[in-house]
Amino acid sequence: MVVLPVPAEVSVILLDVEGTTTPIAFVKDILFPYIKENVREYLQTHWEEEECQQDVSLLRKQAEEDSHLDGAVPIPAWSGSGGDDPQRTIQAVVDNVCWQMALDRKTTALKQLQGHMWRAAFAAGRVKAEFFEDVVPAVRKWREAGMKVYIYSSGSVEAQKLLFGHSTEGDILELVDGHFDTKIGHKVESESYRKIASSIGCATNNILFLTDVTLEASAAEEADVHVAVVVRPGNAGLTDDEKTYYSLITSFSELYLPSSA
Ligand SMILES: CSCCC(=O)C(=O)COP(=O)(O)O
Ligand SMILES: [Mg+2]
Repeated sequence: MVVLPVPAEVSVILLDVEGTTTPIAFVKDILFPYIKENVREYLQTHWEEEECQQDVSLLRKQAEEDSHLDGAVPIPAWSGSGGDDPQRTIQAVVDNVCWQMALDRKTTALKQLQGHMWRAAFAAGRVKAEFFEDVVPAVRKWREAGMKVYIYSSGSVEAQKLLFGHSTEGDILELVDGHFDTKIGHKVESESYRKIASSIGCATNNILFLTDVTLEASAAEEADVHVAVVVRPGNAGLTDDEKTYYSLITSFSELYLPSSA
């Protein structure tokens, strides 16, 4: 078996979700279709609620920033007054969400709405999150060895908590010391990793980041974070240069903690 020693200075393991802890297929075939199939009904049902209006405002702001992009869908303002028909705005939000999802965009606005929509599906037991079988045993072992374990995903913190709270392994939220999402910055920007270290209260070189995306690994490395690229069934392929350059693991069990020997 391949063994990747964890540097002695590492005390925090930072985990990506999609493609690292969780199959991409679960996200693409279960979570995302749920949004596309239910977004219109969700908006119709929750339109008058404060949370839904905040989500729409954030999407509208994002749409303004995206106006220069090919195919971007603007979201007209809605006065909220009785005479104003919300259906035109709802249609625009549906089109905007579908456009963003077709491009697999990771905007905070899209991810916030998705997190709110998944809440009902997880709470009703209609969806349970999938984790690769090596994930839970490895995380338990790391924590027993004194490591802290944090999550950093483009999925909102609320969505992350839904996944870890309602998984096929049961409620595994207690295995996580904390969560980060794009509110701290995008995963392809090195500054995000400096902010995460500062928020945890450690140096960047105390962190080992596990991700399937080399652009994220590169950004983390630029901030002096240790990285390993996770190769899982269904993940995007890596170039020969990437395979040579990065430390690769196919299972969390391949990480070796000298302190737990
Ligand atoms: C954790 S919420 C569901 C997944 C999701 O929406 C997403 O964008 C995952 O991105 P990641 O950064 O975990 O690869
Ligand atoms: Mg990922």
